[in-house]
Amino acid sequence: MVSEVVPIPSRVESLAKSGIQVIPKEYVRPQEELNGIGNIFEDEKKDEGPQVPTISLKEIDSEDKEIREKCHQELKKAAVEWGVMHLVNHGISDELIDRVKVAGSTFFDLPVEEKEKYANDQASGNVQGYGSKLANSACGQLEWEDYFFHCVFPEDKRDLAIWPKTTADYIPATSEYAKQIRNLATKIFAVLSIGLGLEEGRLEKEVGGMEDLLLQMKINYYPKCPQPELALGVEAHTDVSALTFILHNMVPGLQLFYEGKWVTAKCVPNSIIMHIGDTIEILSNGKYKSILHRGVVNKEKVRISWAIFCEPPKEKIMLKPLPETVTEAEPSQFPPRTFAQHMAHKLFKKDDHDAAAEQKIFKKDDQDSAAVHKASEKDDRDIVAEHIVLKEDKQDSAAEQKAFKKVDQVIVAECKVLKEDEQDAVAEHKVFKKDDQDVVTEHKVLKHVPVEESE
Ligand SMILES: O=C(O)CCC(=O)C(=O)O
Ligand SMILES: [Fe+2]
Repeated sequence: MVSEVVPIPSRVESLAKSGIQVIPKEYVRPQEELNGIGNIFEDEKKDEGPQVPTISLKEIDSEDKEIREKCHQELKKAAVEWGVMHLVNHGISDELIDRVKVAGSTFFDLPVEEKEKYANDQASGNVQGYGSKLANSACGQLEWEDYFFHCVFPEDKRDLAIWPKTTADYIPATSEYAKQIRNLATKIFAVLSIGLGLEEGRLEKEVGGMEDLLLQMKINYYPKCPQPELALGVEAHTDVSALTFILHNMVPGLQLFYEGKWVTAKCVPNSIIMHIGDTIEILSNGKYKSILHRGVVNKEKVRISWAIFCEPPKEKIMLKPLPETVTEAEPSQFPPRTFAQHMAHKLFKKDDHDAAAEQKIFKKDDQDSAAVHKASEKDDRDIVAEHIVLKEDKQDSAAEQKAFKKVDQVIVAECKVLKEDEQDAVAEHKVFKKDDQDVVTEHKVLKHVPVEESE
């Protein structure tokens, strides 16, 4: 019998629709990542334990100082304690949000072959468009999702040519939504700035302002999964952004790692989920949290989420704790890095197999908290390593300096020798001269004597 090698379809949707009951091994996550995954519909109903806070923005601009400050205080508390929240009364109309969801869903309703016309090309750096996570040669772990990714703000940085043309409303609805999210981001940055005792425009300025803060939309499409207890739609991560705003189709799936346990986010009607990303965590010196989260999948329903990542420019800004957030008691927790360097650093850490192997050693019960502990320990080690390199660099330059000094001394010594040689030569010369004179004198004497003798 000839066994045929069946290639894995590159789109998760095709795989899901092929009728398989067992998912390919590339989608099976390691045991330690599967802790806390059960039935997401049941998890979403549970009311015990900590819950993601819901923050109303109704009074964010209130004329009444006391009412306004109460709203600010609640938002700040959620950013400090959780770094993620359901925003309600956010000022973006339900109608506009529905249009955005219809526009995106209509694209994903197309057959895969039609969507392929929008495929991105990650190998050549075209990250915008329709895509799926590519197998990474180092660990080969895949995620149960396809996505559509594109820049939505500022207007001059968008490429409308690659946006879906499935409905006439895609561009108007998504553009208007992006503009309103951008304005909402300004208000949130203001509240977070005030919460750090800074001027209200400070954080917005620090992340690039209207011109340079980039808004990128990622529509996550999670097909039904025959073995949801073995897969992840999005693996555990923190967002690198400054802020992330997420809509979804009211199918549960988002989980947050809070106080050592995975907490399932409820589906709150008419809300926008907002994450504080790494960028704000760094600028605030860890005061505002960027929470670890993941996307869980299920057997029954397709899940779709619309994330807008608000990101600082890649190279232009050096991200580090703002001086006002650093004191002797609270020293800087983050070394300076550009946004691009920060992303590269995270990728490098993820590829570290030793750390993954080490994680396996931990007891089952303790796994998740141990994993997080390990990760922060690793961060610490990186910082220590960097510190050592700097120290070594300093020692190297000190050694170099010593070597130069030594060379200098040699030169001085040589110079002395040369000078002494010269003096010797002069002395010799004098002797010769003297000798010469003596010879001449002798000669004269000798010459003189015979004459005298002959006389
Ligand atoms: O689908 C979600 O709810 C979360 C997706 C997510 O975390 C991301 O795209 O960064
Ligand atoms: Fe995320």
